[in-house]
Amino acid sequence: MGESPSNESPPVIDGEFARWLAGRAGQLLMEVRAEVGHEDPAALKAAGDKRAHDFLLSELARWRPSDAVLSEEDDGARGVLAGGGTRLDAKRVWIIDPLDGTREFSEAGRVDWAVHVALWSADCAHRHRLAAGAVALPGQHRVLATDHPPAYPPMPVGSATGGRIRLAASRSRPPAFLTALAEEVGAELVPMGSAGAKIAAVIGGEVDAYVHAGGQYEWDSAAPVAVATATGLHASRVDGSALEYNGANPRLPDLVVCRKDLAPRLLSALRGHLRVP
Ligand SMILES: Nc1ncnc2c1ncn2[C@@H]1O[C@H](COP(=O)(O)O)[C@@H](OP(=O)(O)O)[C@H]1O
Ligand SMILES: [Mg+2]
Repeated sequence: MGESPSNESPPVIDGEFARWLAGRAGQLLMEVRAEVGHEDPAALKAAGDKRAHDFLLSELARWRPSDAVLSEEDDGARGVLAGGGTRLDAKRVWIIDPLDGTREFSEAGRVDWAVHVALWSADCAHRHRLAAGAVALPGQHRVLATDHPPAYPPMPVGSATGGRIRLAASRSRPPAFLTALAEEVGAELVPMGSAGAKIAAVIGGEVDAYVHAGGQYEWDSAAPVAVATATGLHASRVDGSALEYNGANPRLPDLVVCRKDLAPRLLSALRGHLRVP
């Protein structure tokens, strides 16, 4: 089961197709978790990565054969196009992370892991050129996508948060400056796995911002950034510059995603922590 292509025809429109792909890959990951169990986390991570990657690659090859693919699980995945050239010459590139938050996926009971599917298009007017994106959160039974962007998050009720900013951060590799930054802006840190799950938490209003620095790749943020910006949220590099995708080097080491009203305050505080080159 699982790895053979499905018989169902997916939606034709890219945003709906992205939602379909991410949702189906997420279902497969739930099946893998049930089948393999949590006794051997390394085996579970490897099985999940492979099942979701194989599914996404085979469906993209089947339904979008002319498009290029950039995937976490295979940096060369359809990077060289059938007609010659590389993904850097392509007009359309799917940027996918079959399993973001791999570590959390392997831990029983955790729901902070995701499937990311984004479409970079040379014709997209937005600076990030992400024409479509979907983030499946199978453990939370939801898929967020640009075809029907979620509503902008509500302002937090001061009494519920004590007036403090809630700042989502990596559980294992938070930026070195984050504790100092949090103190400066009066924030509490909310450790969470997966870039997709953290950006989904900003979109849902469970946290106010996500700040990361020190290392990451385009596939870690492309799909959730596509959804966040479609929702109207702020997303940029930590120095305030634009996030750009489908670069020759897929490293994209830092970002901040937050409500628009918070961006000036966070970016101003971040400036004090960025090393001058
Ligand atoms: N310093 C770093 N260098 C490279 N990748 C990093 C990183 N910090 C976080 N990431 C990647 O960003 C994603 C979210 O990380 P985190 O859960 O720690 O916030 C993870 O993706 P994967 O789970 O797909 O590997 C992780 O590998
Ligand atoms: Mg990832």
